[in-house]
This record gives sequence, C-alpha cells and structure tokens, in this order.
Amino acid sequence: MTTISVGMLGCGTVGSGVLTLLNRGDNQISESLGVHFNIKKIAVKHPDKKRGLNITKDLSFTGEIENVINDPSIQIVIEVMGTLDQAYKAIQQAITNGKSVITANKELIALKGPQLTKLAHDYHVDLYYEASVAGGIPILRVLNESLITDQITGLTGIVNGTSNFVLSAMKTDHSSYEESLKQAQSLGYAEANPIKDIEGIDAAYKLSILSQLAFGHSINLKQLKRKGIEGVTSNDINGAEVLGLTIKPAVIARQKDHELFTLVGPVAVYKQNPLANVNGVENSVLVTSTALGTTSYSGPGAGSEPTANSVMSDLLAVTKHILLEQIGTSFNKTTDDIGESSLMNLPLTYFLTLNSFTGDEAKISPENYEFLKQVVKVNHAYFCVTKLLTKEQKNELTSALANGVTEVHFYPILK
Ligand SMILES: NC(=O)C1=CN([C@@H]2O[C@H](COP(=O)(O)OP(=O)(O)OC[C@H]3O[C@@H](n4cnc5c(N)ncnc54)[C@H](OP(=O)(O)O)[C@@H]3O)[C@@H](O)[C@H]2O)C=CC1
Ligand SMILES: N[C@@H](CC=O)C(=O)O
Repeated sequence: MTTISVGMLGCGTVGSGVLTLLNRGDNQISESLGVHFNIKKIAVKHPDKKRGLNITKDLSFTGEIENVINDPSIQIVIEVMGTLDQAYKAIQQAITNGKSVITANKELIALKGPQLTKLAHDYHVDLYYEASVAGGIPILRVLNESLITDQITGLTGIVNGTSNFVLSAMKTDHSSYEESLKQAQSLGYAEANPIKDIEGIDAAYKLSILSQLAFGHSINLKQLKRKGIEGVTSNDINGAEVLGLTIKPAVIARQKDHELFTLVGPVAVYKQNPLANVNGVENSVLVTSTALGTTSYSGPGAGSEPTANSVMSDLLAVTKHILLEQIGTSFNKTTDDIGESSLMNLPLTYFLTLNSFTGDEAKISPENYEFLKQVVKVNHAYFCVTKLLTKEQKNELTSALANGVTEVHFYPILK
C-alpha cells in the first residue's frame, strides 16, 4: 500500500465534503489503486472552531497556511478556501515546493490560470481544477480529453447554481428574491460574498475558464459586458411564462471566424430549449462542436458533495500520475489571438417587459411598433417578443418606447 500525504487549505462547504468522500471511499481507493491518503494538515481561518465533521480519523488543523505548503512530506495540496491573493501566493509556493495542486477556486483560475499552469509545467507538477466550473459536472475533463480533437464552435450554459436556484424558486415557489438567496446561502451554494453570484461575476469567471479550454482563449474579464440576476423581477418571470418562456442565468461563447461572441446574463428560453428544464442548483453546459454537433452535460452545479466529487476525481488523476511517474500535467491549451465581442452585437430576438406608463399605454402593439412581433397585456404590464433585431434596431426600439414607458427590461431569447 502506498501512502500519499495530502494537505488542505480550507475546510468549509467543499473541504468538509472532500473529507466525507475520502472517508467514504477509503476502502475502494485502497483496493483499486493500492493507495491510502493521509490528510496530514488542514489550514483554516479559525483552527479552534467546532466543525461537526462526521469522521473518525484525527485531523490536524492549523491557522497557518505555511504549515501545509512548506511541509516536505505533503505531496498534494487541495485548495478549497477561496480568496484571490492569498490563494495565488499559497499555490505558487506549493508548486515551487514541488507539490501538485488541486483547486476549486474559479476566481483564481480565471484570473491567474495561465500563469499557474506555466509554473506547474516548469516545476513538473500537476495542476487540476475540475471543481472550479459547474460543481459536480466533469465538464473540464470532457473539453480537455473527450473533445480534445474536435473543433468547438460554441458553448451555452447555466454555470452559477445560486442564480439558477434563486430564479427557479422565484418562479416555482413564488419565493422572494431575498428569501431564495438566503436559502441558497444556507445550503452552501453561494460564494462567501454572494454578490459574485448574483452580479454574474462567478459566471464570468467560469465562462473564462471554459473558454481557455474550448477555444484556447482567456476572456478579458475587464472588458466583458455582464449582467446579473439582481434586476430580474417576479413580474418578468411571470410575464415570460405567459409567452411560454423561462428566464435563465446564462453564459454563452460562440466562435465565428476569429471572433468570440460572449454573453453573461439572464436570457429567456422557450420550453423546447434544454436549459428551460435545468432548475434549482442544477447546471448545464451545451457544447457545439464539429464532429459531435451539440452535446449537453448537466448535474449539480454547487454544494458540498457534488463539488467535492470533482475534487476527488482530480485527486485520483494526480495520484495515478504519481504512481506512474507521469506527474506534470494540467488542464490547458495554448492561447491564440481571438478577438472578443458581445453577443448583443449580433441580431437577436428579445423578450421585453414594459411597466410604469407615463404616456398612452394603449399604443403598445405590433401595429404601432414595427419591431414588436407579439404583445400580451396582463393588468398594467405588457410582455412582448420582438422580431429579429440588429443592435441598432434594438436601440431604436428602446428610444421609441422611452417616450411612454419608464421601465423596460430586455432579455435576449435563446431558441
Ligand atoms: N460552495 C460551493 O458549492 C462551491 C465552491 N467552490 C469554490 O470552493 C472554494 C471554497 O468554497 P466553500 O467551501 O464554499 O467556502 P467556505 O466559506 O464554506 O469555506 C472556506 C474555508 O476556507 C477557510 N479559509 C478562508 N480564508 C482562509 C485563510 N485566509 N486562511 C486559511 N483558511 C481560510 C475557512 O476557514 P474557517 O472554516 O476556519 O472559517 C473555511 O474552512 C471557493 O473558491 C469557492 O468559490 C467551487 C465550486 C462550488
Ligand atoms: N457559488 C457558486 C458555487 C459553485 O461554483 C454557484 O452558485 O455556482
């Protein structure tokens, strides 16, 4: 039996899930791989906190990250604490100390992934981050292994469990936005700062990581236009339903020639779109590629054990490399020169909700507004579907409506 010493940074929602799965899978791992994992040290912020872990083994907690990353007996470091600068420094140090690293930290990988990949390559250690996108769905392995020889032309997905949970609860249970978000937080789905979930920041990080693997291109997050779900109202959700649509928090990247068209924000989807039925904390990624056409990958996008399962699959991948002396691989592709543009620059159809009338609301009809295709009135709100509009036509419609309506919400419609 080979013993591999592992150090962990963090023992919250994901970290405790990793310990549970390690404990549960101990015998199976020993039997199939002949390996026993020794969790040597766990660095946390509050080492004396009572954790209620359902684990028989003695665990050694420390308040010092250095005690983990500088321990010469530790071969693999699992980073599940979050943060950007601290995690970056810790992982750099762990790698230069010759340790392979597994992380669930999407912010870090989206912003510093290429640098860490290069460092891991230079130091001949592994760097894996399956848990950083779509929680329990093994989407990075699919992109990096199963589709490695295919040409990916587009990605469309729901990759933030918290946002999807909130919009689903507002639609199905008629819960308020605030209640649903609190529930997502108590279930361990939300980020330490939930603004990252609801403002689309977390989804943008994940789109950037997906894009690194699918297109070899790191999205410029400073220039990326993104929207969150904070502006989505119950009125919008109910109005969409009247027209057979559902509002979903989406990410999109479509490659056309040398341009990547991106979107991060709420969209409206018809019932036949597979994303319409992805509810609660579920995530889904639809990948369009030349050989396969469109394939879909769905599952729990956040939460303790689903995310820990992705960490475990990375842990076993690194372990196999250690056993076979093949250490020194990562999820990565070389970056090339692709331009970026907003998907909103392409012609799209939109779902709109109109409220708070200051003019003659009876005028809202396809007869009076040439760009509107369908209009339904419910009490004092109007719900509309537009024709296919260029960006200029959309702006024209917005200005025309500005005369009589003080609140207009636009959602791109995905077929
Ligand atoms: N929750 C989820 O569903 C998912 C989370 N992720 C990512 O996984 C990572 C962890 O998330 P999650 O488990 O939810 O977070 P939690 O807030 O539940 O846990 C964070 C853990 O890290 C420890 N920690 C925080 N800061 C420090 C520090 N400066 N030094 C040492 N330890 C520290 C905390 O210590 P203490 O316990 O003492 O406070 C805690 O144990 C994040 O990067 C997150 O984005 C990825 C996919 C899904
Ligand atoms: N906060 C994230 C956690 C997983 O990445 C989410 O809600 O998706």
